[in-house]
Amino acid sequence: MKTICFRRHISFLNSVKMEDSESQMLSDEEQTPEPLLGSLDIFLFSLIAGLLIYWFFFRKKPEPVPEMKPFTPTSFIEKMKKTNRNVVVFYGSQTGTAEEFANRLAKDAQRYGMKGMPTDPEEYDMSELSRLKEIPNSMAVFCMATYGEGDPTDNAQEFYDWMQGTDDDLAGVNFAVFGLGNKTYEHFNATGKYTDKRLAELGGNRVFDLGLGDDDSNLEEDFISWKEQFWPAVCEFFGVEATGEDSSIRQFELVVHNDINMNEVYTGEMGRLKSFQTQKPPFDSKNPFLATVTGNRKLNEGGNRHLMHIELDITDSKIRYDSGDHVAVYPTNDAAVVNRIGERLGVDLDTVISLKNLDEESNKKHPFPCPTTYRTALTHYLDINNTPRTNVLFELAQYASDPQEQENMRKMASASPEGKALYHSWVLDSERNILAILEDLPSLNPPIDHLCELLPRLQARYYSIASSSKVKAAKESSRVWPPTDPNSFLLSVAGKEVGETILYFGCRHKNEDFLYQQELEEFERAGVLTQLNVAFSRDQEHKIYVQHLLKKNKEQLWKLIHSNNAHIYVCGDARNMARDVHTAFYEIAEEVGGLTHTQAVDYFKKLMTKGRYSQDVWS
Ligand SMILES: Cc1cc2nc3c(=O)[nH]c(=O)nc-3n(C[C@H](O)[C@H](O)[C@H](O)COP(=O)(O)O)c2cc1C
Repeated sequence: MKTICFRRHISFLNSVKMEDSESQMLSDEEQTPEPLLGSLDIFLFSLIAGLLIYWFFFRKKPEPVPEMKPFTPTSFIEKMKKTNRNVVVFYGSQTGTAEEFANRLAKDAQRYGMKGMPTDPEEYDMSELSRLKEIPNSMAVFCMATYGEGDPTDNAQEFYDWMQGTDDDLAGVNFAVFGLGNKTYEHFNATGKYTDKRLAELGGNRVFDLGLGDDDSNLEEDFISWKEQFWPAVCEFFGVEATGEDSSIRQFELVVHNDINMNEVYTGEMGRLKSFQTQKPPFDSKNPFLATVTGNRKLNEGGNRHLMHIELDITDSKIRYDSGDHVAVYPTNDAAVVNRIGERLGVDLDTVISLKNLDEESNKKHPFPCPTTYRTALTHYLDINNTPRTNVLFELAQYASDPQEQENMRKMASASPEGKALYHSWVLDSERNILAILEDLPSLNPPIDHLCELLPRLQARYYSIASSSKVKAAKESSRVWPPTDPNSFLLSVAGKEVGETILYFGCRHKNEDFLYQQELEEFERAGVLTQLNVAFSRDQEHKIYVQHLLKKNKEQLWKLIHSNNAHIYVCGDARNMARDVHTAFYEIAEEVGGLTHTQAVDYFKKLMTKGRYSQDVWS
């Protein structure tokens, strides 16, 4: 957790996750000598080192972008009519959870005699929403995650923009919204809330109340509790009844390829076959760049955390990035765990298979790239390490021959208090992954293809990039590159005109997790940092956090902020640090600036609007 305070200038990056109330602050005002930049050209992020490391970026597309076909959104209304669907479930999802929930809701619809269609809003013309009423007994459900400063996900951005700008009449359009968020963020579930409010404002008919899932607590539980009430409300609204509650419906059918050319079999690629053998730009999430790890060192000295400094070689990739952009790391699962799943289920993991969507009209032909082997699927495409969600337990329960085991699995998938408690203790608290569940429920023998259909996709891990290629370019041409995105924190000191730069850095123990101690101290010596203030929260009896140091230097800080136009960057833990630092600034404004509390709140709100108080926080 860091607070950076700076003016007109850039520094280096950082996105190392810490858990204590710690922060850094950077400020610059005066001219300082030529900074030490060599060691600033680094990438810094905490990460799981995988065998394969690939790249892609959220915000900035690599350049140049050749061979891009213009994308024409298609009509989801026509598709629904053609395929006889009446429930469309849109998802705004970055890392797959909202998409998974949308799939589950679409599948659930069959239990109520309806036909669902999980849908990516980016692929369709959302301005057709008002036409939904052309389909009898129809409904649009939205599973919307929130990111950034209350922003929609990338795939929901266009839909969001459309909602903001449209005055379409949605009378007769039935809808419901489930938001996915995290309470530790300031703008809790902002996108879900906005979608729900806006669709109603436009005249849409809310079939059921907005659901607010909290990833800080138990998102799965929030979802099944909402769902448990949502479907009865839908039944009442449309006058339908639930049918075949317990039946499990397969979405994909198994095809075994006994005689296939192995050159046509996916071996872990995300999109194009053989994309790792013949790497071709542009690189993105479907066509990741295979980067060589050129630097890898542990940053913390002790404690049970493992914070790494990693450098990746992207020469020849044509990838451009800026500090604050993200790098995605595609992990691979442990071969030993994959083997144990194969042994436990008694299958040959090298069988070449495809899982084919039974719904031929679906855009999603396979749950992961096919044809492939079970081994590749379990190694590269499926999440076998996290605790399975309740729908996986529910669907697998049919394969438990012991009635008690079967009953417990179904119970855990229900929204009953005992069921929730059992899921909590037996799955979540005990951190049972799918292998542990199979090993601890001896009567459970699911076919591996059904298991592969049910497990969620293995997600790339995103890390903020610490360096900036623009900073490097600016340095080479002796220009000072201004921060293009104030949300990317700990920006780099890039050129000659560096003002006063104050850094507040907090961690638990000086000897354990004072990350980049050497570099930071060197920056202070060289004048890159005018001041380095550190708080080691647990090195003394009474905990000291960065906010205490801020308060200690309140006169200096108020002068910088109020008279010298300083910028404040807060980076790190969202749950405690960001809030405590914010409160410390209010107190400084009150105590030194003589503002009332309300005035102080307004004052910092204005600074935020002007981009002079930015946060990059996470939990
Ligand atoms: C970098 C980051 C930023 C986030 N920002 C917010 C936020 O501003 N408000 C919020 O309610 N939740 C926020 N979340 C929580 C996500 O919305 C939540 O984890 C959600 O389940 C993700 O859904 P997805 O997997 O479909 O992308 C954030 C999560 C991450 C990782």
